Amino acid sequence: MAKAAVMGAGAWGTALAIHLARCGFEVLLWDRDQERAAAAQQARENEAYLPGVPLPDGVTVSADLSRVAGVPSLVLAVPSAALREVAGALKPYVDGGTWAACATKGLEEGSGKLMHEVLVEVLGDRLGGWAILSGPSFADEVGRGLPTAITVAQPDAQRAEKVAAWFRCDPLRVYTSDDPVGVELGGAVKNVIAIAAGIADGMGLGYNARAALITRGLAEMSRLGVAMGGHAETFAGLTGLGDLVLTCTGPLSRNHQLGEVLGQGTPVDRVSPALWRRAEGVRAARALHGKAAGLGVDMPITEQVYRVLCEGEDPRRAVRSLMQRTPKAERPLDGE
Ligand SMILES: NC(=O)c1ccc[n+]([C@@H]2O[C@H](COP(=O)([O-])OP(=O)(O)OC[C@H]3O[C@@H](n4cnc5c(N)ncnc54)[C@H](O)[C@@H]3O)[C@@H](O)[C@H]2O)c1
Ligand SMILES: O=P(O)(O)OC[C@H](O)CO
Repeated sequence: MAKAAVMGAGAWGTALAIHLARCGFEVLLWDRDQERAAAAQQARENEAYLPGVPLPDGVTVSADLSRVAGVPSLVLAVPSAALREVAGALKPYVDGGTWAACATKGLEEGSGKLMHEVLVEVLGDRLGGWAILSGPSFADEVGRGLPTAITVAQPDAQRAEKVAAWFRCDPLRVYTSDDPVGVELGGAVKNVIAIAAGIADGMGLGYNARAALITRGLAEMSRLGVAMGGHAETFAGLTGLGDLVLTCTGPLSRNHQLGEVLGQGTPVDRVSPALWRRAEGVRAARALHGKAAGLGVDMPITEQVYRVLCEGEDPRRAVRSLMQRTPKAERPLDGE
């Protein structure tokens, strides 16, 4: 039986482990926490992160990193803040026979690097190959076996196909892309726009405002993505528009949930630490703030989310600032 290891036993890692077991893999699900790993292994359920979804027989949960040695298919599903550390810890256990799929959505704070750039920097010379996995996919729905379409991205089509094939069984439909920059950037920016949409919903601003945020969010995502070398058309796909629609409208989104409590008037320092930690958009807003400024790209929604999260801006003033910007012609994919 083919073997796979999933690094990170949060909601997404657990759902992907369950899915890979469905596809016929014998899966090691690595949790950094020994006690939690033992509890999930015993209960056959990850009660902490994906409650109510049973772990199939093909999944073993363990905190023993050395068990990754010799496993050819690796999936990284830790938060963006942990990717460099976890990739570094994997060094002794991977070799040219190991291929890695990175399912983390975000940018590295400080460096502003994309996740595949971090992965390649830390493990690139050891791995046989890598790819990015992204798209509109709530862990709970994938875990429960609901139909989902995702994208696996790698500049080389054959390599993308090799990794995509791991995940190709019901209920996932897996597309490939040769644009990892565009695919990843979409997954990072949508988290920030989902916070904005949550804020608008929390303030009761209505469906018109939400549609405007999705559309103008797509415009700023595309502007930055193209400036970083991504392909404009990628942002109209699953990992751009698709994931924006999901997270800006779906109450399961942690980023949307965070925005909603802020929009309802909860001050930033009163937000539940778990929600703050689990919303990748917080780290992405900080990273994108610097990145957009460095590249001279205008990202007004991202900028206002950054101000609300990091500078204590009142969401009502943030909305006013966006509405009072100088009127201009609408050029959705490359203009203002
Ligand atoms: N949850 C989803 O629906 C979903 C879907 C697609 C992509 N993603 C992305 O997957 C990534 C993980 O999200 P999640 O939802 O699984 O998060 P989560 O909050 O549910 O779980 C995070 C997991 O990472 C572990 N972790 C945290 N810091 C760590 C460290 N330093 N070393 C090792 N492990 C560490 C935690 O113990 C936990 O098991 C994020 O980038 C997220 O955007 C999530
Ligand atoms: O819960 P969120 O906001 O992290 O979103 C989860 C996934 O990224 C949706 O595709």
